[in-house]
Amino acid sequence: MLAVHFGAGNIGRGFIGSLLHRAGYEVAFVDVNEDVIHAIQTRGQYRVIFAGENQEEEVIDQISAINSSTNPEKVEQAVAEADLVTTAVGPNVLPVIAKAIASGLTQRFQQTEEPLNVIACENMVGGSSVLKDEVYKHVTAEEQALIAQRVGFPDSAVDRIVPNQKQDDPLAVAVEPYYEWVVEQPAIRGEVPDVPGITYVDELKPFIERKLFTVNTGHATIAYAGRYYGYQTIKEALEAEEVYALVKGVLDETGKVLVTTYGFEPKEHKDYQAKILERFRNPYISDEVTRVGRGPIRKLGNQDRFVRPALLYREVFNETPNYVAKAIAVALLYKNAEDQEAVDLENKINQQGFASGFAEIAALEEDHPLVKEVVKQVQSL
Ligand SMILES: NC(=O)C1=CN([C@@H]2O[C@H](COP(=O)(O)OP(=O)(O)OC[C@H]3O[C@@H](n4cnc5c(N)ncnc54)[C@H](O)[C@@H]3O)[C@@H](O)[C@H]2O)C=CC1
Ligand SMILES: O=P(O)(O)OC[C@H]1O[C@](O)(CO)[C@@H](O)[C@@H]1O
Repeated sequence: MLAVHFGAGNIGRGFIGSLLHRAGYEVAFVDVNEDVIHAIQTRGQYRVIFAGENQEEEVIDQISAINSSTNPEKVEQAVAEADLVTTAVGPNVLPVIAKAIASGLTQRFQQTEEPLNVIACENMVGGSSVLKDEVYKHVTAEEQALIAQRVGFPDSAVDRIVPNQKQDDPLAVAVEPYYEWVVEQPAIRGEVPDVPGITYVDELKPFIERKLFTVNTGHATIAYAGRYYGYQTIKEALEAEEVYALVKGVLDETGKVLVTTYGFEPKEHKDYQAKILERFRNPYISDEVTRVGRGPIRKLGNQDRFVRPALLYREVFNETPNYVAKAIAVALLYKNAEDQEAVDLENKINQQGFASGFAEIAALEEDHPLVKEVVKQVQSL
């Protein structure tokens, strides 16, 4: 069985590739990073190191790699022959890989009537649905009808902390042992892929919002507050009282809206939150605040980990979550010359001021109560 995975990065190698390998798939990685591609092509395997007490390892083999920049035809052929396609390239890259997937499907429809599932494994709501919309832009109406029949784009939520790697070996990847991969079953076409470790659910929304508003919102809050108060890693930031107080307040607010909206059992949700804070404290993982805080404009977007839960909170309780607003305030002060979005954010705030800059990024009116509360929080920092 062939799985084609777009994005041979931290999650691609450290999580998705590992689970697909265990399920018996040969994994063809598609990437644009020639060093990684060359290493996979020449070595044909890599190690996953589980960052826990025993530092257990797993060897992933039966792999290949294709450079989608220099070898697009090979990518198309791989998609045409694939039994499963997955992605972990970053939400902003989905429109780019959509072209390659569309060409591959066009070729596939000439060769076979076999159904196929395409699962985007990105930190966003509705990643596969967004990818499907992008693919539709590159195919004919007739091919859109064939896709609707034969190709599933089930949305998914992926959770495993895979920090930036400090290994000498460019392919070895250290990961936390914990993982969760939830996939929405009704959108599957043909047989449900038998991948141990995937949890299939009828309705993904509660799970992706629980993950996004707890793991990602919490993680990003620690990253931005950590940066603001001058810490390098998530672990040391979380040990600082002012950071812990903020992330605790944020998780209380997002927890309240998740429990009320989706009916999660309060005690169980408290345990879920506690487990995540323990995961962030993993002594065997060193995770920079600049990785977790990367892409601040994306993360301050209307449907991402801060604004989406804040708007849902306002809808449910008719008041603004002040801790989330404070987390947004420290995010607006985020600086990192090596992160283009951080540079763009800083320039936008300098040119337009906090109210106008944040309102534009979050797609809100400048007089929106959340914008007003965020500006108030910035002024009190
Ligand atoms: N690292 C983590 O702990 C987690 C990451 N995620 C999500 O997984 C996705 C990937 O994140 P990471 O693996 O951390 O990032 P990463 O930067 O390590 O990997 C992304 C990979 O995509 C490749 N890529 C970029 N443009 C491409 C293109 N046009 N075609 C093919 N490949 C391309 C890059 O070369 C890189 O190897 C993101 O959506 C992220 O939010 C989700 C959960 C946890
Ligand atoms: O991958 P993103 O969306 O940039 O978010 C950064 C981090 O968020 C997490 O998924 C959990 O918060 C990390 O493991 C991930 O790398």
